[in-house]
Amino acid sequence: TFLHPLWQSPLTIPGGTRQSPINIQWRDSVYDPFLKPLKISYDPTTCLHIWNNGYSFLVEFDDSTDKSIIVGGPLENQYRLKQFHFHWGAINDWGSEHTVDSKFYPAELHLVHWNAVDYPSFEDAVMEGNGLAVIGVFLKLGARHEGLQTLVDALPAVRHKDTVIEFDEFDPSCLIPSCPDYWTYAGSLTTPPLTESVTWIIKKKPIEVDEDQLEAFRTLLFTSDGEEERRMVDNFRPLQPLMNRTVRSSFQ
Ligand SMILES: NS(=O)(=O)c1ccc(C(=O)NCc2cccc(O)c2)cc1
Ligand SMILES: [Zn+2]
Repeated sequence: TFLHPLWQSPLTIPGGTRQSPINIQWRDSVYDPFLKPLKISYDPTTCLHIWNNGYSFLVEFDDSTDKSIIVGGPLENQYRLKQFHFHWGAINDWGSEHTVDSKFYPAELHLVHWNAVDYPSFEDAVMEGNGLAVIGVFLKLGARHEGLQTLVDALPAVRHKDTVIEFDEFDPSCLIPSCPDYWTYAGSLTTPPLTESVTWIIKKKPIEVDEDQLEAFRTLLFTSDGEEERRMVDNFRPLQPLMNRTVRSSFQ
């Protein structure tokens, strides 16, 4: 198996049948009229902190209550928001994890939720086929995104791996396009342990961010303070085989 320089661990799960990310071939996705609209209700006061974990920067939420949840869509019950993070490239030609008709976006946002109805903790849910639900939102180059700017302004404080700052009153629904259309498929985490526990919900419409905002992502480092600096870029996993899966769409 291929040892990815970033993860120093096998990038293939032996016997994996539902790995992520994948290319979404628009014409092969199947409209499912029984898919419900996704309902998103986040409480900005559950926002805790931003930290650089050496793979990405993530904004973590207090997931000890049902204050910030999603429900509906392809989901059997409600899922609690735990964190969101991004994946991006060294240049604007690539950076997203999923592709649409083999097109990369310069970045991709993941909002990570877990099934607190069926499982007692995130750590338990992450081992179960219906344990997690991740909303994927593509970022494309365009107008400056005012909601994202609050995050961008905090990035210099988490430049190095394992740095964290308090971050409060942020409502990540400002990062989700108002268009209700999405694709959904059964997949996995895209970083180790790559567990096959994710119901992916990929929004059809991207959000627009400007060049300076993408460049701000690229000023982050994979490395800790004092180590030789390595810029945090290209933190996306290679595309995985679709195998025996169908991507469903909520729209015709
Ligand atoms: N890129 S992704 O959205 O697929 C993704 C989401 C969450 C995680 C994650 O939470 N990793 C940490 C982790 C994984 C399993 C068990 C744990 O206790 C923690 C990794 C990747
Ligand atoms: Zn991710």
